Amino acid sequence: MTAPAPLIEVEKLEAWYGKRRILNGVDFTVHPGEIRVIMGGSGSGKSTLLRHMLGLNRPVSGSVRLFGTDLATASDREKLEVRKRIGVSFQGGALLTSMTVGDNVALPLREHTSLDEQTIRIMSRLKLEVVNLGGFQDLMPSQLSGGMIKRAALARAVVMDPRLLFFDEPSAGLDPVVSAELDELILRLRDALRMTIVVVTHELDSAFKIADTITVLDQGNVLMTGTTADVRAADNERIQDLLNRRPREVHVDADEYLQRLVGETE
Ligand SMILES: Nc1ncnc2c1ncn2[C@@H]1O[C@H](COP(=O)(O)OP(=O)(O)OP(=O)(O)O)[C@@H](O)[C@H]1O
Repeated sequence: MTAPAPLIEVEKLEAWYGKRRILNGVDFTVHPGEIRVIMGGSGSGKSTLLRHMLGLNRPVSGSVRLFGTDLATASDREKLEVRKRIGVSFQGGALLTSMTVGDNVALPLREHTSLDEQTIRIMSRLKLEVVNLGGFQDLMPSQLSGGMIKRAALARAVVMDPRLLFFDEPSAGLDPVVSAELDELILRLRDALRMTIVVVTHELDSAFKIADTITVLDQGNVLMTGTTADVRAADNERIQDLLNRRPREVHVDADEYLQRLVGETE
């Protein structure tokens, strides 16, 4: 039997912000059905890699293919087809505050399908139930707790039944109990909806709980990709530093820092 085609293929990806190289030729492949965690310290390049996979940033060199489609050379129509097959849950939840929870979840269906209103309502309520928010459709986002906002955003991200779900820092800003509940939910989504899930996180406990495989990023380099057991046993000082929460020595170049500061305020 031949192995199923990968859903994500990133090859030799380089990313630069100005004169700084942020990703140094990253290779990254995700197969159907797995939960892949991208783990790494602050500034290691996790969000930059994610932005390239979502087509929000264009590679300076190297390539990103989702479902076999190279995002840099795809037509608008091909890109739209890819977008319909992915769901994204961003760090802040990003619900629209002027809409009810139900309307937020229904948004992708209203934008991308011509389904009738009743079907849209049923589908969005079903997804709210999947994330344990059944019956909350008429509330406004301001009436939800931090954990509930994350779950509602997750319901919106999966309302189109994407094959591939990206989840950016699920635990950010949540207390440990709510964060653990969200981890359970991610596992349930994979099993119930048969999704492939890519999670970006720097939370070690969460990473090891949900991951099938982990890619460890450090200073724009992939240090390794492997199972949780492989990563735990890794004979690599940087990985062990990360796992044991040992800080790296940071050398700040004062000139470069000042230049960036001035650049950012211009
Ligand atoms: N828009 C930008 N312009 C310039 N530099 C940037 C920009 N975005 C990120 N960087 C820099 O690129 C490097 C990698 O950032 P990135 O956000 O990808 O890391 P990260 O691993 O997601 O970090 P964190 O966990 O803190 O979010 C950092 O040094 C950051 O300061």
